[in-house]
Amino acid sequence: MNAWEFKGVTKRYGPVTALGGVDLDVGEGETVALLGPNGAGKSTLLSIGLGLVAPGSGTATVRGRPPLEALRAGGVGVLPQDSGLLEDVRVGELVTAVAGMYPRPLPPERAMRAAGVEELAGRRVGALSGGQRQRVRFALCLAGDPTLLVLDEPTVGLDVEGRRALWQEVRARTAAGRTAVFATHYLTEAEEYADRVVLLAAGEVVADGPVATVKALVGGAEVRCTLDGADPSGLEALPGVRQVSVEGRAVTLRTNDSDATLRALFAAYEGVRDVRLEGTDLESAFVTLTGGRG
Ligand SMILES: Nc1ncnc2c1ncn2[C@@H]1O[C@H](COP(=O)(O)OP(=O)(O)OP(=O)(O)O)[C@@H](O)[C@H]1O
Repeated sequence: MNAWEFKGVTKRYGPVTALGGVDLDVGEGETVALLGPNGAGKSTLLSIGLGLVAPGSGTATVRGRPPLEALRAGGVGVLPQDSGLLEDVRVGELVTAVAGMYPRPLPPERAMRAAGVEELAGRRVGALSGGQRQRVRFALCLAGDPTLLVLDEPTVGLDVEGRRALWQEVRARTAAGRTAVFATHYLTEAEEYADRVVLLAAGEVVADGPVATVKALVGGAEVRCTLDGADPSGLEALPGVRQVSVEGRAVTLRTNDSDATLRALFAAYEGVRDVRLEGTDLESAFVTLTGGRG
């Protein structure tokens, strides 16, 4: 049974199609990064998957159950974007109270230690900094000892140590067979921590697979060089070349066969200089596959 499942999920807000029919299966133990430009539909998809927003059509389930049921049972831990917190309580009281709402919670000290807020236990929530609040939200997300972690841009506002602690905890949980899905704009986080990336653009899944597969979708490598009076059509005719961009003297060639492209480039253009070869990174894949769509 899948940890999280979306079938034909759509959502419209007036004239805006936030989701145009999303099918997505997240298996137990997977770490999935949800990527996409602003407005692509990431938060909407997560909210529907948590039962917090009703879909226009389609269904979302957590281990085969309605999401809200799983949420109440402590099976899902959520770190939302910009959620409010009770201000007039102490951190330790808040984490203890929330843990007490779940049937099989983590000991509150354990949740606070994992989120790096143990030393803040006696502080009033209202007096915390933005990053400290985010750490408290993470402690609350862990409180029910969830099997599915849903994190919406989890590291926004966190310092280096906060990010390290968060990812360490997420890794420890997924290594123990639990599941994590996170939305992020930091492609390096996707590359480093996810074993699968799902790329959304304009409410549709435009790529889904391991990081290496998504990179491969946009081709092998980029050759960058400087060339006076470059002619795009001549460059396009070079072997392996799939895409050419010329900005003044700066030339970028996207190629499936960098060896053949380089040999032909040197043979055909005497004045070519500053030649650099770069592997496709997730950022290039992102730009190509989303095509600037929001
Ligand atoms: N409550 C709402 N009312 C009206 N429109 C909404 C609402 N929530 C989302 N939308 C619209 O739906 C689309 C998808 O928004 P969503 O917040 O899911 O995108 P996102 O990928 O999470 O964006 P970001 O990266 O900026 O957080 C956007 O066009 C947004 O303006």
